[in-house]
Amino acid sequence: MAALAPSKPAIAAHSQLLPLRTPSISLSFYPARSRSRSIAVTARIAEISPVKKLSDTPDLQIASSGAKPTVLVSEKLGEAGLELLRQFANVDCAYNLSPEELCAKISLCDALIVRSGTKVTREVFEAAKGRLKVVGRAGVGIDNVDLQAATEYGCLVVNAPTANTIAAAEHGIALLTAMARNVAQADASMKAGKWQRNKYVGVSLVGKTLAIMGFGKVGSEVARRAKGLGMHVIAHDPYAPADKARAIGVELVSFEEAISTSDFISLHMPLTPTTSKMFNDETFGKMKKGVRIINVARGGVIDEDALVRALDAGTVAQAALDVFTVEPPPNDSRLVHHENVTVTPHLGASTIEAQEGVAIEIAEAVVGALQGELAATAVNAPMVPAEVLCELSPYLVLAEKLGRLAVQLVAGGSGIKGIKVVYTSARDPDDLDTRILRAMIVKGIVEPISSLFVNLVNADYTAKQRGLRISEERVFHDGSPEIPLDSIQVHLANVESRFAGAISDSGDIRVEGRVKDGVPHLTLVGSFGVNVSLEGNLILCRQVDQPGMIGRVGNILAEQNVNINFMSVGRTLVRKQAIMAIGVDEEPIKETLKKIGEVPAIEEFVFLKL
Ligand SMILES: NC(=O)c1ccc[n+]([C@@H]2O[C@H](COP(=O)([O-])OP(=O)(O)OC[C@H]3O[C@@H](n4cnc5c(N)ncnc54)[C@H](O)[C@@H]3O)[C@@H](O)[C@H]2O)c1
Ligand SMILES: O=C(O)[C@H](O)COP(=O)(O)O
Repeated sequence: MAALAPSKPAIAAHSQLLPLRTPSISLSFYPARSRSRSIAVTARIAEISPVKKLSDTPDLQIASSGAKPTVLVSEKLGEAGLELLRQFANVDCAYNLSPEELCAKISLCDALIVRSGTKVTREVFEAAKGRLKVVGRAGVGIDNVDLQAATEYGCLVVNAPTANTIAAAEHGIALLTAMARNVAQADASMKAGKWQRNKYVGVSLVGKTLAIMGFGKVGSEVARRAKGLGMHVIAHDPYAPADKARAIGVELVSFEEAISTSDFISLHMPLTPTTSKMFNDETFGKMKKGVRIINVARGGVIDEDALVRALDAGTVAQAALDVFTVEPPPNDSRLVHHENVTVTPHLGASTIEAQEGVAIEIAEAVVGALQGELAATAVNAPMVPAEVLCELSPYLVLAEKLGRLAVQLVAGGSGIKGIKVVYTSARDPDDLDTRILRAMIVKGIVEPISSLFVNLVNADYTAKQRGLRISEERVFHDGSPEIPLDSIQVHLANVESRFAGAISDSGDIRVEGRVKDGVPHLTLVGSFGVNVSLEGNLILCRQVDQPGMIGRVGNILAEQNVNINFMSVGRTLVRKQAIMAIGVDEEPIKETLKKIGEVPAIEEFVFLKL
């Protein structure tokens, strides 16, 4: 079995993952309105940022009010994972819940951990009433979770994709060898008092061709092991890199070639609309007569009635199945009772080692997600590498605040449709991942005007639902590519503004910002350059450019004890028009704002909450 040497035991691979939790790069999934608006859904740098930490910014605090979150574990999970969860959360282990019981409990839970036996349907997300933030799948296959519904409800789904790979591969090999030598049937026969040496003559594996369908983590590990048994291994996988297969001596072939030339076919693809029932009457008909099939992937990839027909006809000599379309299958299942079929009750991942690894892997991911970290195993959010999140963190705050500012400048009844975002950067477009920036702009725009909670999971979906068309434009900036962005501009097209000074030459509401010393700044409103840090609240005044204006407005604010934290004046032409941007810590009362509006040189003003 020399071919096995390079593979890592699942638990060892897992333990290498543990230190990755620090530094924590974060993305909170707490609905802003379930606690306070300041529990924002955004990225955060906990420890390593050379710039201001987002978690230091009160408006972006992620940690909850101190109450422990509740995690519902609906299927048996390894003790090590439960221990880890208990350090952070109240853990409710409730197994064998009916769909109704699950729906009744879920609105009291912040996270749900399942294996393959719990169906996490749209009804579950609906019943959660916005509280459920994370679904953790303690394993690989997420076909039992309604991902579309999870995304619509802004609920992150994470899985544990690596810790049971070896267990599943070993089970595939166990089924292959047991089937070839009739181990299960012979065992049952002996226990029934028989001694049937002639009946259970098997077939040899050495020199036989094995087709691996789906050359991913499990498939490739099965391939290694089968080569160690002296089999000739080929594989079909439309998405697998040929060099990965070549490296372990496996040739990637077409679907037709794989199924028509093999003595054994082992299935290792996910269940998707494309792979559903891909083994059916037609495909069985193309197989070599007497082929043997192993399935440790998902029952649904086989049309089980067609398999029974193929077994009866002898087209398929034997099948070894760990997974079924309906689990558990009906008691009278012809497939299960077929004498040429070997079955196990979905045991692929069920080794002590794999279950411990999976439990820790999923507990880590769920705790991390509840703490606001972006899980590396998120399945319904874009994968943003930790280092990218780290360097973009202050720009994420900037993006959200620009969105928030822009939407507050819209006059009531305008209806926002077109949003243009212009990124000015010295980076090659491929080196700047703007998905998360775009999500933050959507969050900034949508949250102040709706009851929705927006995060990286549902930002694009939310924008689409609200009919927002977002276009992104890149402008090359002749600066250092070390700095990811020079500026971000948010344009809202075809809208009226409650502050005419915010309208650019092209007729859009336009705001622009930059990050200076790690702090987001507003640098342009309409056509007026300003320079004000985006913290607290902002008053924008458009006035005739003349001496004494700063003092007059400052005095009015001082009368109400409103503290100015920043002030900047931008002009188009000297002694013509200017915009005064004033950052204030407190929200001025109506009378104070009215007095500002009554200063004769002030043509318009607006108060904006950041
Ligand atoms: N029986 C068990 O207990 C058990 C344990 C672990 C995994 N699994 C199942 O095994 C399967 C594989 O898991 P994995 O961890 O290797 O996943 P993986 O994502 O690493 O590999 C799946 C592979 O299938 C390929 N694929 C997708 N569509 C295909 C198609 N139409 N034809 C051929 N290949 C296709 C993908 O390109 C990928 O390489 C999944 O269905 C998973 O749920 C079962
Ligand atoms: O997809 C998986 O990880 C396996 O099918 C294991 O499922 P289980 O966790 O229900 O054993």
